[in-house]
Amino acid sequence: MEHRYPVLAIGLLGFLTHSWIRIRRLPPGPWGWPLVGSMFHYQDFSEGRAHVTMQEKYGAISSVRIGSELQIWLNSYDVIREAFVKRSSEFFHRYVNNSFELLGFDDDVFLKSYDAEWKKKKSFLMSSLKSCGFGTSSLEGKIQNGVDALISHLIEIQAKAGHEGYCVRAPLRWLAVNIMSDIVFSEHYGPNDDALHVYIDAVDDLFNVTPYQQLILDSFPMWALHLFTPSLHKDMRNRGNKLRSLVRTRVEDHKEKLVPGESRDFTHALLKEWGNGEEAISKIVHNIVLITPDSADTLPLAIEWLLVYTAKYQDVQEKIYQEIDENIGGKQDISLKDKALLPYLEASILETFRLANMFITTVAHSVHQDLRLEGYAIPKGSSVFGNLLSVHMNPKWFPEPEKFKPERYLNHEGKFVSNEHVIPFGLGPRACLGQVLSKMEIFIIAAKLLRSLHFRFADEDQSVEGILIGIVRRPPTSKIITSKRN
Ligand code: HEM
Repeated sequence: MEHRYPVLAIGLLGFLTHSWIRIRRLPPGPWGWPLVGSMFHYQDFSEGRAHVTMQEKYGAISSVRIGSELQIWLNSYDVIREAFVKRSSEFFHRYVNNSFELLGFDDDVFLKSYDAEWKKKKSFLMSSLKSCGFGTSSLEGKIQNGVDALISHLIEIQAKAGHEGYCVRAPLRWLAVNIMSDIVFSEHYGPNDDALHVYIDAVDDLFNVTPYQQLILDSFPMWALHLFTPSLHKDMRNRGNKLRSLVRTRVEDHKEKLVPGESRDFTHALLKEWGNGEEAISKIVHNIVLITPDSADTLPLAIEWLLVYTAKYQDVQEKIYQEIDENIGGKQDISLKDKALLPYLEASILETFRLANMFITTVAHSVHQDLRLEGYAIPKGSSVFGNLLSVHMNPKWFPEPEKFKPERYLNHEGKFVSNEHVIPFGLGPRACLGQVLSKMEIFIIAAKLLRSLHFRFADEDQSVEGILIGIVRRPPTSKIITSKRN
């Protein structure tokens, strides 16, 4: 009996020492309040200000607690590579946060944890998408036709807008939605179709969450959200359901029209593989929704950013135009094969990816066991983010990082030389699934648009630098004036 107390005391001391060591060895980071962590500085985190300074203040790896979530931030290229490429099997899993769960994104290859089943599913999805043209040369013709229609549409809008100018965002989204809709449903929208706007509104609804709502979603456990903020809880569920129900209607329609043996598009391929029972339909809807937001939002945003930069920096735009004119001329179609002829355009696209930072971090990864990275503890269950903004704004790799300078990627002969530190799609096996498609679309669309049209701001003083708006960065919704090139 009398031996029990020393044993208990030693046990307790061991536990406290272990906890102390674990706490002490977490990556450094800002001080946080008990329970709520750095919640009161949330605005700095959600708008990206904290991301740029994180490396300077705390080094290549840091941690921050927002409510109940411990976030580990990888602030340097080398550490992101170490975790997501070299040790990908340990950092492969996804952290399912409340927003993703409420929106209903928690049950597909996007957020499911890594295992043999996930691998099989992802490789099937990729091969089905590719067989429908996703990221392959067979899609080029469709992109080219789409850009021709876009150019005519922009000329019409400009004629109506006059010197007031217009915003390019909606027309670019029309094109991007149609390219994806062709792959997925073999369907197209007209630029003014109500159905297009309903669809785009549903995509926007997924992310139009105020910083205050996001803070609540990120900080409290699900049961507390359910109990204390039932309207937010319900609202988030409705947003996910709205997009799913639109997609479901089109999948059901496809099911009715399915001709046995025919495989026209991605929906057909999935119906053929998984069948058309209720469970299969839900799974199909889920997987289509998975690729919808980025193709209808992030991808056209990247093109918009390029147009915004070239409208601001007219010398860059002129160089791109001269390069296209001299090397390709009026040849109707421009394809990926022409890339080698257009190094300055390629450099401008890469510089857009670096400076625009559509995603300031990767999507959250997670670890399923206690790990060590760079000597620091990464506790099981924490979320792990690649801090892309801090890599892209690091003067070590990019002198004068805040400046838009395509010349960074040109050698003395004017040839394009890539820079491995530009990582807008993340790194490793969990990197963006739409990377090849995005690069292909952006190149062809930009080349064709900038050959045919000249872009300038209606307001010459429009600023484009230093705009950090939320986790997904958007260009200022500034008015642009386009005129036809000869
Ligand atoms: C310029 C456009 C785009 C950018 C900058 C971009 C960026 C990213 C980033 C940073 C990630 C997270 C990587 C990580 O967590 O390590 C990601 C993941 C993902 N992206 Fe994209 N993306 C773009 C376009 C697209 C498109 C067009 C699609 C679909 C067609 C797409 C589908 C996905 C999917 C499904 C994932 C999750 C992959 C996984 O968890 O395994 N993205 N993207």
